[in-house]
Amino acid sequence: MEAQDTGVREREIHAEQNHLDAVYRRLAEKIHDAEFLMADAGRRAQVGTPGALAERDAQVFRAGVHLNRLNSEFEDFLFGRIDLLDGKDGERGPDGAYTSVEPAEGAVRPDMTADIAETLHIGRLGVLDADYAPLVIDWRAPAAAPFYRATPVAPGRVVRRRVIRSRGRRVLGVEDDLLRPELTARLAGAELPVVGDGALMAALGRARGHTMRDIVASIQAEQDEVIRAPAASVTEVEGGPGTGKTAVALHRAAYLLYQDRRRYAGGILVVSPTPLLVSYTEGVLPSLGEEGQVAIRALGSLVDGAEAAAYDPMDVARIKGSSRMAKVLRRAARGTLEQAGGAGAGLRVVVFGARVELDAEELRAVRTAALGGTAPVNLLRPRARKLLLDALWEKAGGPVRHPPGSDPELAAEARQAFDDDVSEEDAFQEFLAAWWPELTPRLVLAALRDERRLGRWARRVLQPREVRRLARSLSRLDAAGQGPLSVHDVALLDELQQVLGAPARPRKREVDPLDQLTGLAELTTAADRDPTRRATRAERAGEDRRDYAHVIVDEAQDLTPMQWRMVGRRGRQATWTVVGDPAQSSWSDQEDAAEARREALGTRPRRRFELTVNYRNPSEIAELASRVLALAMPGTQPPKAVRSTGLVPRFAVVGGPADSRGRPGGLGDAVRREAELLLDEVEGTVGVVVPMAARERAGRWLAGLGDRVVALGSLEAKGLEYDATLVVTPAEIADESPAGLRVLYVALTRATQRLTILSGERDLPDGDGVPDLLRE
Ligand SMILES: Nc1ncnc2c1ncn2[C@@H]1O[C@H](COP(=O)(O)OP(=O)(O)OP(=O)(O)O)[C@@H](O)[C@H]1O
Repeated sequence: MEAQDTGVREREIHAEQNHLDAVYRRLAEKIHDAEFLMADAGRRAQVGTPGALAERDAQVFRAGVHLNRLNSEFEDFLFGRIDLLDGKDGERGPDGAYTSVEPAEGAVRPDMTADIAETLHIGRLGVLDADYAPLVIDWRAPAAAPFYRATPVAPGRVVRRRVIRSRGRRVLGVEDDLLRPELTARLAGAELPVVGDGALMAALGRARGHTMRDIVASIQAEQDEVIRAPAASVTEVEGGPGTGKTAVALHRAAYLLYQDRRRYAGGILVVSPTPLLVSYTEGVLPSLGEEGQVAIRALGSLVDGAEAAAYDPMDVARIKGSSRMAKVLRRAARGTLEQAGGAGAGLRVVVFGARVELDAEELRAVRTAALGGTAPVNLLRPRARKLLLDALWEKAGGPVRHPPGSDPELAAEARQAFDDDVSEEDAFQEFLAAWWPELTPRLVLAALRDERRLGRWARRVLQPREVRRLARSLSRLDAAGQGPLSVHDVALLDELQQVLGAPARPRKREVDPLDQLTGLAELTTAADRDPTRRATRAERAGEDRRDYAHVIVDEAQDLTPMQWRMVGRRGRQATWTVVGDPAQSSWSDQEDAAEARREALGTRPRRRFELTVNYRNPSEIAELASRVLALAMPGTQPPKAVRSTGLVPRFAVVGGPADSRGRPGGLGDAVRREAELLLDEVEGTVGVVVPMAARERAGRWLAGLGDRVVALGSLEAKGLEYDATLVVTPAEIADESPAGLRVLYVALTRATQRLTILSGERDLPDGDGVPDLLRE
């Protein structure tokens, strides 16, 4: 029986290999065509007329896009197949997918036999044969939707769904799901064979590396609905840890680009909480065939020229993230201007040989008048200049010499001559530059270091204790605002940029007019495709850009109100996808954040989705984590884990074996020992999650253990996953902030295979080493 099974499997692999060979033959032809187009374009360039040049550029563009797509080395280029009954074209769903296609009448005979009428292969890109018949259907095409959506309960026309596993050009295996097991289906006269099961399980059990993999071959129905949801408004997705929210968000970016490339040439911004999650996820998109238009940015890198990865202590973060800061910053911007030099000595100019002066008091009045209204202060400079000239004109007796009723033309001429004369004077220009300097966000941020001044600007908004903490935190910056920024400082800079209205800066890179015509950003060089340079590409895609066509927010539950304001500014005209899990929120002032989120997303209609299955954690780990969930968010339902490994989490306690001098081991020794054990047990990565306060030390404890092991502060673990996780001193993680239990829940849900909990004294471990917080 087994030998027979093997025979069927071999035959089926062989059949898929034949198909894949045909696909590669066709791809080779297309690469050849594209290369020919490129060469031909080169020849056209020599003709040199404007028409020929424009045509050449367009041709190079098209050929370049083609070559770029085709040349990319895709592991498992082809990954799926569906065998369908004859059917009528049903209605398309709102997302363009044929979900409701049913078999045609008579497709299933009364004796429950049926013939396969159509076979579709699904891959990362669509490939047509020379007669325009599809050899491979792009996974994002409507026709591919049944591959993801069909279930035994609602199979539609799908009889068999096959996942094809290949490497390079070789098919390695096939796994089938039979969706209509009640039928005896025939394909070309022979009974439809079914091989194995569990493509999803195989994918989930694989060792994790340092970058995320795509899930195109095994997207599940509830995920597919999110990926293909129409982008007309705001798509909100909630789901517990490991339900694929990040994966789904990234695949959605690829889907939207496919579906409406022109519209999203305006750019898709993916906002990620940490740089670690950015580097974990940014490899996923190119392997889906998308390049260029998607910028994945961490919250600390959303503002050009600011790059922050450091975290403030929680109490400082709460101040900086609070929406109350918007008011403080508005006052600070104006206040900083008022502090600006120049006014003390007054303004003295010589006009037409006579001295005209404005004293400090008069200047203050001019400044107050100029600052009336809400316009950004940097943009008020021309107005301030005009008001200064008015005041000087008055002081010089201009209105007396040209009273109302006198010759208006003569008066205007005199005034113009006066203004020109004053404006040309060095003394006036120097005064204006010092008295109404162009403020930069960093300069104003630095002004907040002065506790007394900050106290004034924050009156009745922040408490004195908060003022002290904030001023002290910013004392890391110098007077020009240079110095190390924290992640939360970046949102303050962005707010200030808005309040100040930074005048338009020259663009760093001139846009080629053809870029705008064709969206040439797609065309990448070999250097761009080099994975080691992806970060640069992602940065470049977001460079100088403040308004995107679509904004995807990952881990949305963690954005502070100030961060929502910052992100909101980047998608004023955009459609949105917002994914998150309230149970994993490390932000404690949820009401404030919810309000800011509502404001950022505006009144656009919302579509809500929920993801319910945990694909990351085995049930043994998920069950343990759910005990903390019950404490953190009583009543919240954890997602269902789809697999179990039989490996129960391990509980260890600090104070293990004595060292060579007989001293009991400390925390560092215990961490190292447990990390080593996990490294032996798994093939892939080990994440060691420690309280933020131990973050620096943890790196030293693990020194020399190799790059499979990573030390993480509890707040940095967000969104990441490892084959094995060591969670160090859970009680301390839980006590670090008001949201500490939720942060601990995040830490406990990172492992795909093994989990060790290391308890210290504060954890009150029982005889089995189980800490207080994790006991049933
Ligand atoms: N349909 C699927 N097929 C195979 N693997 C999947 C599928 N869906 C999710 N996964 C895998 O499950 C893991 C968790 O996915 P992901 O990180 O997107 O979850 P998440 O909801 O963002 O989790 P968290 O809230 O903890 O950040 C990833 O390894 C992902 O590749």
